Amino acid sequence: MALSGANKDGREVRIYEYLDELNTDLADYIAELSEASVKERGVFAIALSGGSLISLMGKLCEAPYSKTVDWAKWYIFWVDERVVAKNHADSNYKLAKDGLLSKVPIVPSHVHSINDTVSAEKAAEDYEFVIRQLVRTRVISVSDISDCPKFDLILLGMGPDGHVASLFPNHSILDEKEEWVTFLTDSPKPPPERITFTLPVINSASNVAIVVTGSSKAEAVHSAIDEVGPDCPTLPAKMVQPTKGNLVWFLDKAAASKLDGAKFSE
Ligand SMILES: O=C(O)[C@H](O)[C@@H](O)[C@H](O)[C@H](O)COP(=O)(O)O
Repeated sequence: MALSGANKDGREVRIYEYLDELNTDLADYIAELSEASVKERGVFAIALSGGSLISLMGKLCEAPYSKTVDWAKWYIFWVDERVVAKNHADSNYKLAKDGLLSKVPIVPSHVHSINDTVSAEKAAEDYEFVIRQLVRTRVISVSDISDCPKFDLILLGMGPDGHVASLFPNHSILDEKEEWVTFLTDSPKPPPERITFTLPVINSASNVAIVVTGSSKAEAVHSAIDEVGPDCPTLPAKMVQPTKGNLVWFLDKAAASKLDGAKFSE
């Protein structure tokens, strides 16, 4: 049985006793957003992260989703990517290709991976250029508040330190307001060279989901969801606050174990 609740900021928090329930509900959530977006805009622009997220999305490769989702309308992006070759074990593209994209009928030209032959700085620049082109052709919509791209769905994991995408605690790129895609060469989590969407882009999305499992994340989940006020640590996950879009946290019981339980009702 899933527990679900919306806190005062309108964020929705879903907690699952069993991983299988989380996986099924995540697949339902993605499939529903895909259907709504294809109906409204004719396409679905989705940005993926690395980590355990891809295996948690695994149900999408199975029936009924494998048959009912309009895969031909999907355009795939990466919220963050390690600057390594596409066939490298550290590549988020490879992770998604092996675990998801090769198992469903996605159109290869709709898969927008980074340029893996250049520096992190140039890869970020090239990726932003690609996104700008696709905003121009309306494959990705545009925010009516900022000039930022408005992805239909951005999927994030979270590290035990509260990082999301390649936005790490106390890193200067948390303050980036101009660029859509930026780079770092000093990631505290290896590999050091990465590119990442900036917070303004993440917060311009129509929908953002943060999918977190395991007790090692419980403290950061508590801090990101429950703690407010000037003395609270400024975790990147807490800075994910879509301006007009929806935010849903998908948590297993262990990740949710330090939450203020009173906020949830069955
Ligand atoms: O680039 C990375 O280092 C990972 O993609 C990372 O950002 C990941 O998304 C989180 O650390 C959560 O990962 P897990 O869900 O595997 O713990």
